[in-house]
Amino acid sequence: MERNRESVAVVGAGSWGTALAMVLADNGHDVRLWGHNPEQIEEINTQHTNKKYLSEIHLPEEIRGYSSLEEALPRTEIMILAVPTKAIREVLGKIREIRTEPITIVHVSKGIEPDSLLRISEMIEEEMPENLLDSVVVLSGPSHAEEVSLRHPTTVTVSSKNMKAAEKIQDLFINNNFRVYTNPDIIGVEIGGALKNIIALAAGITDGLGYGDNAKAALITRGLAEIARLGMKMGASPLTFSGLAGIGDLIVTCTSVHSRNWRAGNLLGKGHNLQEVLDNMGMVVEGVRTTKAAHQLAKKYDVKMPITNVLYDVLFNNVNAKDAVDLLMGRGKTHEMEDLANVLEDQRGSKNQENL
Ligand SMILES: NC(=O)C1=CN([C@@H]2O[C@H](COP(=O)(O)OP(=O)(O)OC[C@H]3O[C@@H](n4cnc5c(N)ncnc54)[C@H](OP(=O)(O)O)[C@@H]3O)[C@@H](O)[C@H]2O)C=CC1
Ligand SMILES: O=C(CO)COP(=O)(O)O
Repeated sequence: MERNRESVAVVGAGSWGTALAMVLADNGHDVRLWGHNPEQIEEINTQHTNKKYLSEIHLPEEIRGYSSLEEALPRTEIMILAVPTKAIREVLGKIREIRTEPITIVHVSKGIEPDSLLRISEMIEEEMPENLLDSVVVLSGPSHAEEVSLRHPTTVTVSSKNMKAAEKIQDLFINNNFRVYTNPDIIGVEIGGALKNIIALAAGITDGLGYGDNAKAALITRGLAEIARLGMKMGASPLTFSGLAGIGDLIVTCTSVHSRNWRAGNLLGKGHNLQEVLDNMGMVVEGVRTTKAAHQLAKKYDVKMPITNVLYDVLFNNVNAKDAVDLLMGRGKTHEMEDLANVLEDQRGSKNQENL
């Protein structure tokens, strides 16, 4: 495929930033990978490895590492923002001080900010003045860095309020190993990507407790139902949840040993406490903070989110994991397609009115 060579700054040299830098380098772009740890950047530039995050991988030598944002950011119109949700405001604060020209920010993080309850694109719009922000694009979907860095087939989706910008990012990344779709529903793409981590933590817990595939299938299916219920109240299209950023990412995160959220849940299910688990993970487990945010969102939008709510109690209120499963299973009976049942009930109601 013919493509323009772009200069791209990848901000965040963890697993995902590094894997995406590899895709961009494979596509012939000028890639500057920024990280805040000078020793790690030295390793990237001299050994062409990032052993802490992608232990087996030799990086393309064209990727240049930078520990100074002042050096990484000039003469680039596109920045990939690949730090954990918790670090986004701090990193954007630094970029705001340095940058003088507008830039397109492609965020690849999967979270929602507790308390403000903002999606990441909204946090970016809040942090970056209009004169420094060209467009915000989100890239999301079922995509573990470990497999992307091995160039195994992967599909993702990009979305933006400005679909021309999303299409530009599709062209920037797409290749025969990394297939990029577009989706105009930025709310759904961000909500699906963030909330699947909650369900993956829960799936890890049931696996850790020794329950089987029935429990996991139940979590994936009923998890999708509550993600979609909240997402639609927030303005997302229901169709997005049957796509890559919805069911696609939910499947990969609930079933893959690469998932940090699943692994953290698995340890919790085996009886370890949360702090111990997070201290030993060495990588970000976004689902913990997102559970807090989703618990708040469920209240704000008055949406039933039973899995999120019991997980919240396991994480933050010392409820035992097995008791949490018993609580979920012992709830009052309900209709599987509750929203559909309500619509049909309303329709029947208005028919009866007509017949009066
Ligand atoms: N890994 C994956 O497969 C995928 C991850 N994502 C998402 O991408 C985002 C990033 O995750 P991922 O790369 O996996 O996380 P990692 O834990 O692998 O790496 C996080 C990186 O961010 C750096 N970082 C943390 N805090 C700061 C800060 N305050 N300032 C600057 N840099 C900081 C870390 O530095 P240090 O080493 O010093 O801690 C590290 O380089 C998450 O939202 C995740 O959900 C999305 C799709 C796939
Ligand atoms: O988002 C991911 C895969 O699509 C990565 O999930 P984890 O953060 O659980 O590893």
